[in-house]
Amino acid sequence: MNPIKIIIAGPRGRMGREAVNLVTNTEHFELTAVLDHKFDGMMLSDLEGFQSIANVPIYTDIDICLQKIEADVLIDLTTPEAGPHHVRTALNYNVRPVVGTTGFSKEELQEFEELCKQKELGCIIAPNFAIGAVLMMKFSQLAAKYFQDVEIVEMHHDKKLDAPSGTAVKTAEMIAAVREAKKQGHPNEKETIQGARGAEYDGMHIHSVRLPGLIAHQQVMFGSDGQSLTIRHDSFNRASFMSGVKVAVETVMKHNGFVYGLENILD
Ligand SMILES: NC(=O)C1=CN([C@@H]2O[C@H](COP(=O)(O)OP(=O)(O)OC[C@H]3O[C@@H](n4cnc5c(N)ncnc54)[C@H](OP(=O)(O)O)[C@@H]3O)[C@@H](O)[C@H]2O)C=CC1
Ligand SMILES: O=C(O)C1=N[C@H](C(=O)O)C[C@H](O)C1
Repeated sequence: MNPIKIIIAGPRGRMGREAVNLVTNTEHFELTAVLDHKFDGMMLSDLEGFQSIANVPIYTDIDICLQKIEADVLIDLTTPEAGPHHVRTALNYNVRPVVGTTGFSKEELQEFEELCKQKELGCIIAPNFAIGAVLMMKFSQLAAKYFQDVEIVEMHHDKKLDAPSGTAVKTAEMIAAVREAKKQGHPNEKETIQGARGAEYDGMHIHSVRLPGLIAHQQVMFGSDGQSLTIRHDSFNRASFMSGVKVAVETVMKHNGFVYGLENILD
């Protein structure tokens, strides 16, 4: 079997470094290049921390990279600004995106779904690759059938660019799909400091905590008369996301069409 040829966008990042390790340590994966916004024309092995790991070229221009380098899959772990351009361009070059980057708009997700249909290609966008986080979202969706009142509290490191987290948005979407619509809190409640009640999604509230020392954590709190239920997931390191990235790369090669959320490809 030929290895799956992979380009990683964002290789120097916290997630990108883990992904480089994953790809270079997986027998049926082959890293063929990386995409960065710095260090054009250098080799990844020229950079600190990669000397003994990966001797592949660095490109800063995705078009040039995809014209020159053979690839089946692009793993994107960059930023909400760079990610959508990478996905769009990869699909146009018939390369299948596996995306962990969060902060994409609804319109961008719709655009990629349409492009996948046109190109008959696979693309997997997963706001969270940790299996425990996927279960937390699914358990929350189940609980929301029985508890209408819910508050989502996501907690992340203070280098995170987007708020709320992609996981919190996906959780709210999954809950909204089954929950009887309800605007929560007192009908006359008033914020005396703006933002006190967090962000609102379909009547639910999402609270974003940013602190040094945290990695990625979320609790979904349900309440009803005389009882509460809290469903919580913690990622204590970024290796926790890598088994999900591996499954997504393997699946995107067999699956044509757009997938948003790892729960849609797990048995
Ligand atoms: N789906 C999941 O399970 C998970 C998703 N994430 C998401 O993944 C993304 C990355 O997170 P994280 O690794 O923590 O972030 P980092 O900031 O550590 O990494 C992002 C990397 O992308 C680089 N970068 C910025 N712009 C470009 C560009 N145009 N082309 C190529 N590379 C670029 C940055 O370079 P520089 O630093 O020089 O700017 C940096 O090295 C975020 O959106 C985050 O929310 C994170 C964890 C899990
Ligand atoms: O930026 C992060 O770190 C994470 N981002 C993802 C998100 O926005 O949900 C996944 C995980 O929570 C870590």
